[in-house]
Amino acid sequence: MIIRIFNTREELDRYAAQFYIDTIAAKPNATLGLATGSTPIGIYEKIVERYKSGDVTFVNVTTFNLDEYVGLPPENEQSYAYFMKHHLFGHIDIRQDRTYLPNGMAADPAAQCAHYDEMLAAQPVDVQLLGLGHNGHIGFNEPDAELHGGTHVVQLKQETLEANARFFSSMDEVPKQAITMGVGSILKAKTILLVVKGADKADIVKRALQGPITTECPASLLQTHANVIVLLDQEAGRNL
Ligand SMILES: N[C@@H]1[C@@H](O)[C@H](O)[C@@H](COP(=O)(O)O)O[C@@H]1O
Repeated sequence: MIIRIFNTREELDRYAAQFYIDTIAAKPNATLGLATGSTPIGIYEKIVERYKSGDVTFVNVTTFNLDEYVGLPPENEQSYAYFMKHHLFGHIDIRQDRTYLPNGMAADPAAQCAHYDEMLAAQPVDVQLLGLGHNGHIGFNEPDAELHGGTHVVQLKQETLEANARFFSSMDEVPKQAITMGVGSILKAKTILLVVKGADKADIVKRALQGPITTECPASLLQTHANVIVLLDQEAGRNL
C-alpha cells in the first residue's frame, strides 16, 4: 500500500486526475471504477479541465460506478446517475452507453445485481476510485459481521442516512436502501485509489489502514489488496 499525504486538496485532486489521464494514455479503452460523494468532486473538476485542454479523450473508456440509491431515477438530482452526469459525464466525450451505474429503479433488484456483476466480469476495472465513509464503508458496504462479495442491495445504516441527509430537504427523503458493488468486486480492480479528505475522517483512516482487518471496518479489507494507493489531505492523514 502506498500512502501519499498532500499539503493541499488542490494538489491531491491534481495528482488523482493525472493518475487517470496516465491510465487512459497507457490504455485508451481502460475501464475506470468511479465513486460519488463530496470527496471526488475536485478530482472530476480537474479531469474536466484537462479534457477541455485536449489532454485526454474518453471515447474508448468504459466506467462503472460503485453504487446507486434504490428508488431514485436518474433525473433525481440526488441520484448518483445525476451526480455523475453533472460532475463528469456531461462535460467529457465519453459514450453514454459505456457509463454504467447500478439501476436503482430496477423492478428485479437481484437480477440487476447479477447483471452488474456479469458486466464487471466482462470488463474488469483497471483503476477503482474509492471514498471512505465515517464508519469505514466503501461504496455502500456497511460494517457488519459479514460482507457480500458481489453487487447487492444494502440497508443503509443510521449513521450513513444521517451523513447523507445533508443532500436532502428532510430525513424522510433519504433513501434507506442502495445497490452497491460488493467488497469482492471492489478488490478485483487492478489498482485502487482510496481518496480521503478532512479531519473528521482521520480516525477511520487510521483504523482502515493500520487497524485489524475486519468486516466491522470494510475499508480495512483494502489492506489485503496488492495495489492500493491512498491519497490523503493533511487533515485526514494526521493520525498516521
Ligand atoms: N456511497 C458513498 C461512498 O461511496 C462515499 O465514499 C461516501 C463518503 O462520502 P463523502 O466523500 O461525501 O464523505 O459517501 C457515500 O456513502
